[in-house]
Parts: sequence; structure tokens; C-alpha cells
Amino acid sequence: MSFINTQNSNGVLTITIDRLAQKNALSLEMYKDLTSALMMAEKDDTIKVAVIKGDTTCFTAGNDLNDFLKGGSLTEAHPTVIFLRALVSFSKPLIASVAGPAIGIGTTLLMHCDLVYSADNAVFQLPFSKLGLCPEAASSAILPKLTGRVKAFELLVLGNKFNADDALQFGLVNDVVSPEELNEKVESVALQIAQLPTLSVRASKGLIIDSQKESINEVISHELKYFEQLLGSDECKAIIAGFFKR
Ligand SMILES: C/C=C/C(=O)SCCNC(=O)CCNC(=O)[C@H](O)C(C)(C)COP(=O)(O)OP(=O)(O)OC[C@H]1O[C@@H](n2cnc3c(N)ncnc32)[C@H](O)[C@@H]1OP(=O)(O)O
Repeated sequence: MSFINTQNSNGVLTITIDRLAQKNALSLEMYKDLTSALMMAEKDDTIKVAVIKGDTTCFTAGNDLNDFLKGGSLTEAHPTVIFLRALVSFSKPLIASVAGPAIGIGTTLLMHCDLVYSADNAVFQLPFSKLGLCPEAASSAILPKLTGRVKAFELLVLGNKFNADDALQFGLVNDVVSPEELNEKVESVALQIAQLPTLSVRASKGLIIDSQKESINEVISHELKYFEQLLGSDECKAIIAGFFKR
């Protein structure tokens, strides 16, 4: 059973994370499906813009902690790494629609989206140190640029939860609406983009991000070396195993 659904309509590919019983935690299979969805959007000329969403109660609880426990080397062949590379290289506008928990990669993937809309029930968290891990998805470089160094340290290392208004203030999201308004808001912006001249939108995204892609990918590689080491540590394994013994 796939927990990633796609719907293609009016030039908009909507990618829905749908594993609510596990708070939309992202398994390796789900990363593969997310990558496939991005690649499909990249290749299909009828798709002008992609939206990534959960539902109005939950975006994603981040990486599936069971998969962390299983281990595995974070090489370029790893599904999470392939997804991160696809996210960085995605050349069409990507809009995130966030509600409820957006934990770990649920927050860091937003740093690779072009527009982010949040419901006022969203809860963001970068609990890397609490898990015995370190930042990923180039958040160690992107977040300090958004928030300044000391706030980035607070968010990435203390790892406390923050709300949608905080995320708006940090420049992580464009706008905050009620959960009931979120889908309509995102759909209307996506349709607006889909109707703009395609080449102009593509060129504009390229101008905003292309010059940074190489360094973002380098930061991702650098972070992954530490992340892999930490993931293999007894400390991290004990913390993650503890999550399931609550
Ligand atoms: C490269 C990527 C790095 C990262 O993403 S690092 C971040 C990893 N993620 C986390 O550390 C978040 C872990 N989850 C939570 O903190 C909490 O959950 C939430 C705040 C998201 C929601 O809390 P609540 O509403 O109380 O739900 P619940 O009872 O904790 O979870 C419901 C079911 O979902 C499973 N679950 C939640 N998150 C994960 C996860 N990340 N990986 C695997 N399973 C998860 C639980 O175990 C449980 O399941 P059952 O009903 O069978 O007991």
C-alpha cells in the first residue's frame, strides 16, 4: 500500500502524504514515492506546479524512527538522500501546505519549497539533538540565513517546538490561515501559478535558486557524514528505541 497519493489537475500535481496512523512518518518506501512524484512532475509538461501536503491535522512526523533503527548507509543510493537531491534540483514551483506536526524533515523540507502556507495548528520542530542526531537537508546552512545564527542554534540544537506565527516571523512560511482555509488558499495560489507564463516562472525560480544548488548539495553531503555517524551511536539508538517504549 502506498502512503503517497498524487493527483494531477489543471496543471497542479498535488502530492499527499497519507499515513495518518503513524502521523505521516516518512518510511523509505514513501521517500521513493515522493521522489517518483517529483520526477513525474518534472517530466510532464502539463504539470506547472507541485503541492506537497498532509492533511489538515498532520503534515508529517518526519523520518520513520523504525527505519532509523534499522540503520543503513546514507550513500547517494539511499532513498532519503535521493529524495533530498530531487527536492533541491526540482525546477518547477513547489508549494508546501502545512498543518499539525511538521517534525524534523517535515520542517527542513520546507526550506526547499518556493511557497509555504501554514495552518494555525501547525507545530514545527527540529529535534535533532534531542534524538542524538544533527541537522539535515542543508538546514544547518539555510536556517541561519533566515533567522540569524543564534536563533538557528536555538531551533536546531535546543530543538523546542514552535508555532505557525513563529515560522512566519522566521521567514519559513508565507502566510498563516485556519486549517479550514488551508486547502482553498493553497489551491488558489497553485492555480494562479499554473496560469502564469510557464517559461517566465521557470526562469524566475532558476534565478532565485540555481546559483545556490551546488553549495546546498555540498552542505547536505557534509551533514550526512555526521548524521550517519550519529545514527550509528549507542546514544541515538537508545533514544529512538525509547520513543517506542513510551
Ligand atoms: C532525515 C530526517 C530526520 C527527521 O525527520 S528527525 C525527526 C523524526 N521524528 C520525530 O522524532 C517525531 C516523533 N513523533 C512525535 O514526536 C510525535 O509522534 C508527534 C509530536 C509527531 C505526534 O504526537 P502524538 O499526537 O501524541 O502522536 P503519537 O502517539 O506520538 O504517534 C501516533 C503513532 O504514530 C507513530 N509515530 C509518530 N511519529 C513517528 C515516527 N517519526 N516514526 C515512526 N512512528 C511514528 C507512533 O509510534 C504512534 O504509533 P502507535 O499508535 O502504534 O503507538
